[in-house]
Amino acid sequence: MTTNIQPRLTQVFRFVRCSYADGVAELVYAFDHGEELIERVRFPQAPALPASHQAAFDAALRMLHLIAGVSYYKAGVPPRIEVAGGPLDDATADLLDALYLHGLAEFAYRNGLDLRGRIAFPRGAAAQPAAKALNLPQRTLVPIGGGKDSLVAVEAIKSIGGEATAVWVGNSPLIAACAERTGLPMLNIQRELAPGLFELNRLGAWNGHIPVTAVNSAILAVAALLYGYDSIAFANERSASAATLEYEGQLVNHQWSKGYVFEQLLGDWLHQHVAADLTYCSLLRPYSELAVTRAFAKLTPYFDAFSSCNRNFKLLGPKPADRWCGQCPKCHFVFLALAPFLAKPRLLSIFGRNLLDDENLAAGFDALLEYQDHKPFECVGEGAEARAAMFALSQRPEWQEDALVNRFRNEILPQLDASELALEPWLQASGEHRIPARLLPALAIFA
Ligand SMILES: CC(=O)N[C@H]1[C@@H](OP(=O)(O)OP(=O)(O)OC[C@H]2O[C@@H](n3ccc(=O)[nH]c3=O)[C@H](O)[C@@H]2O)O[C@H](CO)[C@@H](O)[C@@H]1O[C@H](C)C(=O)N[C@@H](C)C(=O)N[C@@H](CCC(=O)O)C(=O)O
Ligand SMILES: Nc1ncnc2c1ncn2[C@@H]1O[C@H](COP(=O)(O)OP(=O)(O)OP(=O)(O)O)[C@@H](O)[C@H]1O
Repeated sequence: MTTNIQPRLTQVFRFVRCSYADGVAELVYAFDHGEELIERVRFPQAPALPASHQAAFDAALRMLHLIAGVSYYKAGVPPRIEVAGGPLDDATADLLDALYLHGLAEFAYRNGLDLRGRIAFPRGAAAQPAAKALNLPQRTLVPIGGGKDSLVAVEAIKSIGGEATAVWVGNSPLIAACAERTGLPMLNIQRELAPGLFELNRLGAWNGHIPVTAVNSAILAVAALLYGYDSIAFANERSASAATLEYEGQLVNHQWSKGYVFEQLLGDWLHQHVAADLTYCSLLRPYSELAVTRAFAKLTPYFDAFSSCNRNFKLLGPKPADRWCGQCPKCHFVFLALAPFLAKPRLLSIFGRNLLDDENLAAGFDALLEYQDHKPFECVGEGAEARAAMFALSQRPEWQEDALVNRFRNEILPQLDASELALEPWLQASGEHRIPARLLPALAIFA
C-alpha cells in the first residue's frame, strides 16, 4: 500500500465511517483527502445480535471507532477533527477530548508537542435519553494481559464461583497460554491495525505511546453486547492513577487510560449511552501494585506462564528470547515488587537471574525509586512503593548483600525519611472503586 500524504503536514483528521458485519468491525479513518486507513476487529463466532440490542451496539461501535482513532490521529495531530455522522453530545466529546489529551500526554511530551487547545471533538448534538437496561446475563469478561494483575483478577472471581470468560485482544501466544492456564472459557478477539499506519510511520509520522487500555476497553464493550455479558472487569491497580511526571503544569501519566478518571468517564458513558446494566470497572482499583504482587505471590500455578515484560507484546519486530528480558522497567519493577512476598530462590527461578545483584541495572532501579530520575514511562508502581519494597529487602539478611540493595542501604536510604518507608500502608485497600456488589466478595483474595 502507498499513501500520498505527509502526515505531519495534514490539516484534518477524519473519522470516515464504521460498520459491522459477520463478526468483523471496520473502523475507517483518513487525513485530509488521503487514502483510507482501515482497522479491523474480528469477533470470533459472534452470535446474531438481538434486535433489542441494536441501538446499544451501534453506540458502542461508534465509541470504539472514536477511541481507536487515537492510533491514527497521533500520526499527524492536525488542527481539525471531523466526525462522520455529525457532532457529538457533550458527554461523548468530553470523554474523547480528555482521552486524546491525557492519553497522548506522554506522546506529546516526548515529541516536544503541546496538544492543549488543539484537541476539540465536534460537539453540539442534543444529549440522548438515558440508556435502558438490556437484561444482560450476569457474567463477566475478564481481560487477560499476560501479566500478574489480570491473573489476580481471574482468581478473585473464581474464588467466589463467578461466571467469567478470559478474553484477550491480539495474537500473543504468551497471553493465550495464560488464558488457558486460568481454566476459564476463552475468547480471543483479533485486532488488525491499518497497514497504512506503518507506511505513515515510515514516511515520518509522529509516533509514540497511545492509551491502549482505552482501545481494549472499547473493544470489550462491543464484545459484551455481542456475546452477552453484564460486566467487564479490568485489573487496573490504584497505582496506575499516579502521574509519571509533571511538565509545564501538565501531568503526564503513561498509564492514563488504566487510571480511575478514565474508568469513571467510560463507565458513566456506557451506563448513559449503551446499557444501564453494563458495568465497566477495575477489580484491582482499591489496591496498590504491592498489594497485587502480594496476592499474586500465592498463585504458584502461573509462575511458569506469566510475563509482565511488554517487549513480548510488540506487534512488529523480534520478541525477546526469554519471557523476561531483564532489561526493561517492567522486569525491574515486578522483580522488586514480588521480592518481599516470595522466597528468594522461587523469585530467581521465575526470572532466571538476580536483577538486584547486577550493578549494571543501577540506573534502572534508581528511576523506579525516583532517585535522580523520574518514574519510567512504563506500567510500574509509584516511586514511594518501590522505595518501601527496597527498604523491606534492605532489612532482610538474604537480600541485603545483593549489589543494588546494598547500594540502596549505603547511598540512598540515608537521604530518605524512614517514617515513609513502611510496607504495610501499601497493603491496605482504598475505598475508591466502582466494583459492583456482586463482585465485591472476590476481594477476599487480598486478605
Ligand atoms: C508492545 C509495546 O510496548 N509497544 C509500544 C512500542 O511499540 P513499537 O513501535 O516498539 O512496536 P509495536 O508494538 O510492534 O507497534 C508498532 C507500531 O504500531 C503502532 N501502534 C501499535 C499499537 C497500537 O495500539 N497503536 C499503534 O499506533 C505504533 O505506531 C507502533 O510504533 O512503542 C510504541 C510507541 O511508543 C507504543 O505505542 C507501543 O505501545 C503499544 C500501543 C502497546 O500495546 N503498549 C502496551 C504494552 C502498553 O504500553 N500498555 C500500557 C497501558 C497504558 C494505557 O494507558 O493504556 C501499560 O502497560 O502501562
Ligand atoms: N491484549 C490484551 N487484551 C485484553 N486486555 C489486555 C491486553 N493487554 C492488557 N490487557 C488488560 O489491560 C489491563 C492492564 O494491563 P497490564 O499489563 O497492567 O496487566 P497484566 O498484564 O495483567 O499485568 P502486569 O502489570 O503484570 O503486566 C489488565 O486488565 C489487562 O488484562
